[in-house]
Amino acid sequence: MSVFTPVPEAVLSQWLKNYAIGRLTELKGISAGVQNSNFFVTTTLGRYVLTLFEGIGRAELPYYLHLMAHLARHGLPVPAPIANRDNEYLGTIKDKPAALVMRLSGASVMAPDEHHCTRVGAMLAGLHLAGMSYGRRQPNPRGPAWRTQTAARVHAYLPEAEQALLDREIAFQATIDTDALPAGAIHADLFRDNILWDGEVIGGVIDFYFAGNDTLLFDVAVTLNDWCSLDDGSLDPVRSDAFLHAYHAERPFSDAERAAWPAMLRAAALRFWLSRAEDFHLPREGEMVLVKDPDEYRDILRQRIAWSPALPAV
Ligand SMILES: Nc1ncnc2c1ncn2[C@@H]1O[C@H](COP(=O)(O)OP(=O)(O)OP(=O)(O)O)[C@@H](O)[C@H]1O
Ligand SMILES: N[C@@H](CCO)C(=O)O
Repeated sequence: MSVFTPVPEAVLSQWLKNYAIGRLTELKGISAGVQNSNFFVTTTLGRYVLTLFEGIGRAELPYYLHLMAHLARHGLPVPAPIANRDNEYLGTIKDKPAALVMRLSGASVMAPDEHHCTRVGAMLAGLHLAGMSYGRRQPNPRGPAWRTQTAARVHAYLPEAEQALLDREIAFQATIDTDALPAGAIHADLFRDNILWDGEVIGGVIDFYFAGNDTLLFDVAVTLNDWCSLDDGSLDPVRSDAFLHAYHAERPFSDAERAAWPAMLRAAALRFWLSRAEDFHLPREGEMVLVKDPDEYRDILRQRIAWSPALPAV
């Protein structure tokens, strides 16, 4: 269920008078998604998605919306935000920040094969290359400082063996120096449900609301952990090779990245173990988040500690 704030047609019709996209012909709530209220909006001139932001502060939103506009301008299948007649992307509906973006075609593939992973690797490299000329800066909201603070918050709720795993990982991550790694705007949540496939082609990359500036390798690790893991958390070597080689062909990995890779895979696993554990043990009142299984990412972390694949060489 992901329409937390209902929007009556009359309210939207009125709101759309400040846009140049014609008159409303259809409004439909979207049931997927766990963070915001989303709607498919059809007008006499096109098809759009309306998002009412339920938990993200208004101050953070311009970074995300302008990043989407920037990437779309670079030819990537990212939903372009729609400016209103005051030339603003961000408006307000029912006291919530609200934005319209282009509706893209396609549907998620939840059991990808190596061909999907090849395209995702190339797409992620494309996002990183285009993102290099993006002028705005905002730190990754789930970066190292957040990880340390969240570990402290969830620690007491975990069984002893998991507390020990968490302590060791936080201590290990504190020894990693990321200064030499290429950094830029990253998606930071490029999971399978955030890519829409139009047949074999990527029709859309959506949900930029965890984006921020961080090392590009962290984004590679986040994406690989979701797209290429098996049920026990270990990596499928075929999908993983396909993904990494396709990325490397567009943006070759540096020596510093090769050295930091095992630690980065662990940092990426830790990030989602922590966010899921926090949602599970410390649900915030009034905040509607669908809780995903923290154990999946605990297991991925354990597997990456035990073994990590090498990055492709030059
Ligand atoms: N630009 C778009 N074009 C087509 N479909 C979209 C677009 N944006 C969102 N959708 C559809 O809406 C669904 C929910 O969107 P999204 O994943 O952004 O939800 P959310 O609640 O904002 O974020 P989260 O995935 O973190 O829960 C997607 O699964 C997709 O089906
Ligand atoms: N991709 C996240 C959900 C938030 O977008 C997860 O699987 O935990």
